[in-house]
Amino acid sequence: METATIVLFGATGDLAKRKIYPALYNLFVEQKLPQAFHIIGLGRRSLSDEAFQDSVAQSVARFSRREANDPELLNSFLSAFRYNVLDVGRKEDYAKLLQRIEQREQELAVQPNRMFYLSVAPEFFAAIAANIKESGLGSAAGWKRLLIEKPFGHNLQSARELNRQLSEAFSEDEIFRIDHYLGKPMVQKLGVLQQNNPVLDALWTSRYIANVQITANETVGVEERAAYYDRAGAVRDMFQNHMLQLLMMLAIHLPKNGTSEEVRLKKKRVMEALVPMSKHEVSGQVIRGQYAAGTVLGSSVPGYTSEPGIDALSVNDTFIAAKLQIDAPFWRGVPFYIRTGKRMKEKSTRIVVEFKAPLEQRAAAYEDNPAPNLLVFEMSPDEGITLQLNTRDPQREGEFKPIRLDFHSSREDLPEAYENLLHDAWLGNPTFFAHWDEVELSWQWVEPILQAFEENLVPLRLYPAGTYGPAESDALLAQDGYHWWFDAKDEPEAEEQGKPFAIQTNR
Ligand SMILES: NC(=O)C1=CN([C@@H]2O[C@H](COP(=O)(O)OP(=O)(O)OC[C@H]3O[C@@H](n4cnc5c(N)ncnc54)[C@H](OP(=O)(O)O)[C@@H]3O)[C@@H](O)[C@H]2O)C=CC1
Ligand SMILES: O=C1O[C@H](COP(=O)(O)O)[C@@H](O)[C@H](O)[C@H]1O
Repeated sequence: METATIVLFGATGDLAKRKIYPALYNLFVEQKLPQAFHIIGLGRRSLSDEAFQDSVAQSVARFSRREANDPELLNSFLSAFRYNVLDVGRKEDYAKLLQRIEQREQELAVQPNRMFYLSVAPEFFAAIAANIKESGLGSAAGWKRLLIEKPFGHNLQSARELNRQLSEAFSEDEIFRIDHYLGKPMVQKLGVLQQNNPVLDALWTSRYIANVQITANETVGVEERAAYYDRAGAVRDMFQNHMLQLLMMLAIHLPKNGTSEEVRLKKKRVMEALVPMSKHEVSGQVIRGQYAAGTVLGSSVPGYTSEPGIDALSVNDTFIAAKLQIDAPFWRGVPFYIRTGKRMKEKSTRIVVEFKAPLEQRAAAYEDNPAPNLLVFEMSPDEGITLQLNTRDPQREGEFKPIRLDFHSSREDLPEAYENLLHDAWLGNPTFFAHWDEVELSWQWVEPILQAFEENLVPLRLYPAGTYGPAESDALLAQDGYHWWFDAKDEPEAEEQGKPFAIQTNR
């Protein structure tokens, strides 16, 4: 593995503390970082290297999935950290940074490879990229890469402008756009599962699949991010990026051992085939919701417009559900239903693939119809795969009984998304980063929704916190004869009532 300097803008920020340092620590423990790994953290506030190392140690102690119980190992990890004051708009700070980096590269006798990680507010992205170029930070003899956090633009126009600005300093293959959903272990396994299981590969078509449901429900509300979230809404915060990425990852068909270029090309094709809507069609296919006061996990919580920092008259969306169609041979006629919301009943990120019922005729010999076969990919909070099949119910003559084949992994054994992403970026593997084509096509597809919301062409449906969102989201599927599926573990009352499936309708 090649050595490189990580130059971390926003080293004192929330993301660095909660995600980046714990991820680096776990990679270090697993010896997935180069021997002479080193990092220079940047921010406006003045900090000594020692104080910076202390704060990194605290963040590891607080947020790492692995306990830092070996002091020698921890100290060896911390010794890689240095801190420099830098204000993104002050050019002389970049010149000083260049000196510091070159000095470290000489001390450690390492190659001048540099990975610039922008973990700062998005309004700084373009200026930093330009200053990296102008100061010569990015023109060393080694490689340079830019890791960039979301949000990538606020709409299609601003995303294009940002990309144009970044492209003046970095080429597309040097830009690694982070979408942390692409780092989730189960998301990374979707392609592997399909390619290495002929049984899945053969079924991955509209001939057998009735519909696909992609859900990312959260129990948290707006938290301390009112200023950002009230401008973004669920559509920008989750839908345009994470949810469409999940759709692409599920819908691609890949040859075995497909390269990252093939993965990205196939994802692009999925986005190109996504049937567009006009802003006037949005209300027929998209549900826009906002949480009202309610009870989440046993605690009363305020409605969105009573949250600190949120305008009492805000019509921002905290929930969105949509029906999408892919106009391509494998998927023509298969609806993809997507929903994501805050202050929902439970935290769960899952994809349910519902199969058609080709056995109907044979089942007619029995008194009831078998439940559809379901393939469920769980991404969060636990990771797992469930296949629901039907068998005869030995207790009830002539009836079917669904059984489940389950595989679940313990969360502690799984890498965090940021571990996977940082490791891939280090190896220069772009497979699980968003290519500009995907980002641009996603914004393009979402643009009519943004317009329809802005012009209030779609009614805002209030839903009580602690539920599955507005009833209209159920109606979206009901009109096609389907319903959302959920896991009975989230609905203990369903199990008490002796309902036989692990996966059932939620209403
Ligand atoms: N936090 C999260 O969970 C997530 C965050 N993100 C994205 O990650 C990025 C960082 O977010 P987050 O860590 O929450 O933000 P924070 O506000 O917590 O941190 C911002 C960082 O930027 C630094 N900073 C602010 N102004 C300047 C400046 N003028 N010059 C140099 N440094 C500056 C701050 O350091 P100092 O004050 O010392 O200057 C601080 O280190 C954002 O783009 C966000 O959208 C994405 C997904 C999740
Ligand atoms: O990017 C974001 O994701 C989180 C949800 O991520 P998860 O990994 O916990 O599912 C969301 O809370 C946040 O609003 C959004 O910006």
